[in-house]
Amino acid sequence: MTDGDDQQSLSQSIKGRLQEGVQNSVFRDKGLLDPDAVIDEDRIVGRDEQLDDIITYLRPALQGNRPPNMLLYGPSGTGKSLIINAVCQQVLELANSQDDRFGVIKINCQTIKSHDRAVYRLAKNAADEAGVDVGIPQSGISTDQKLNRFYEVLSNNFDSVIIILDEVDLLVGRQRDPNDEPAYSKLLYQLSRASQLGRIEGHVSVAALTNDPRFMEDLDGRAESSFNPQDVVFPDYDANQLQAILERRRDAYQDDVLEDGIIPLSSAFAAQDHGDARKAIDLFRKAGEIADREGEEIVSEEHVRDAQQEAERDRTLTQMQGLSTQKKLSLFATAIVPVYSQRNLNAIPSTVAYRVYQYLTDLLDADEKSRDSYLRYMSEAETYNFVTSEKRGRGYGSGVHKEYTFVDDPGVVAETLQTDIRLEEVEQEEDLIRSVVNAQIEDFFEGK
Ligand SMILES: Nc1ncnc2c1ncn2[C@@H]1O[C@H](COP(=O)(O)OP(=O)(O)OP(=O)(O)O)[C@@H](O)[C@H]1O
Repeated sequence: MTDGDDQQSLSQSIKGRLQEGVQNSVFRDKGLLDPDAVIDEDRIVGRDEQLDDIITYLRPALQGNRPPNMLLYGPSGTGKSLIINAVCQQVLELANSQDDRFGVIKINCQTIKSHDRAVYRLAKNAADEAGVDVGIPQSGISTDQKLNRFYEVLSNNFDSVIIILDEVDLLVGRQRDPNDEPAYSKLLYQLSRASQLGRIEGHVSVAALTNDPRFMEDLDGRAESSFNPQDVVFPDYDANQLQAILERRRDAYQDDVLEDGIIPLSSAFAAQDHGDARKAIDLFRKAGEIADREGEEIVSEEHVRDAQQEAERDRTLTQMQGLSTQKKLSLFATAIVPVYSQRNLNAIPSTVAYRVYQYLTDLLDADEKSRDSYLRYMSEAETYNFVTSEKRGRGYGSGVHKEYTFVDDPGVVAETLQTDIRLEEVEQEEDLIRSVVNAQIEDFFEGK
């Protein structure tokens, strides 16, 4: 065989293996479960009230009038973007059919650092939407010049425009002084005033999206009165609504690959976490990805549980990145108590956890901090929502102690921390640590 033949057979084999994966996938149309998927109207479940309100508010755009400004608020994953986008899309199609120049200009404020950047992004998106050149540089000119160009693009190209500011409360800008007006306040004032003062020829209205129910309270007085929005509230979904949302995307999967419990279980997990549809969809997709990865033909409840654990692990990891080694060690010592305990132990006495912590510092040759420091670290862990605590008066020693309960699975927390470099060697001593933990628990409960 020549080198060329070798090469060819390798390519064939790679191709074959790639295709095998595709052919055997449990998914039929995974794109439907993409977090940013644009879905058909018939896949939207409920939200009739919000749809009705937004349709009523946007109708004037098709009748030559200015729609009101809107404030859409509710926790994440409750359909704010979905519903405003769906209605805007329909307005766009109807406006096109009657030769009205309607535009939707959208920015997500999460990644925008300053008021100036937000204005540039608006001008750029408006120019892209109109199919014209933005005509200004990103830096080197004043924000006012950018704002003027933005107004010019709108005036020249649109009869009516909706400006969607997603995650508006995150556009705080560079506040040098805490009393400085946040960037979103300034922007909302400018946009609403420009429209009222006729600085833009067509009709402009702003839809601001936020998770913060107190957003309006943080607005500067003049911004509040000129923005003056119609509120549309998006409450949490309950488990039944989440189930219905997933049911309408069941065809993301092949026929007969989903065990019965998959949709209810994914919904139940997401409902525990304030009823976030994004979370339900993520779990529903991740379960299938795990099944694919394991080469299984059926998605089982176990895959959903694994997906939930993976999601917890990701969240825990992100949150833990900022902790110092001592804090990680305190949290680890606390988490392994229920993991290694022979008793069914949900609430972890601080006395036991601190002794385990002391043992670990010795084992790892790390600094041993005082009991007070340990308690302080754990209070911080509480503010990060890793644990909750309660004061108790039982047990040996000084009487009153605290009991910690982990918000997520302590096994996941311990595992995540253990992979942290400094804790690796703990693995080699697992049996020893397990016996120390149980000895401390027995001491505690037998009041020695
Ligand atoms: N009522 C619903 N019917 C069908 N799918 C929904 C519904 N509500 C939300 N979703 C889906 O859930 C995901 C999150 O929704 P969306 O982005 O609209 O939430 P949001 O409220 O804007 O969240 P955030 O505040 O985090 O931006 C999207 O994939 C969306 O398609």
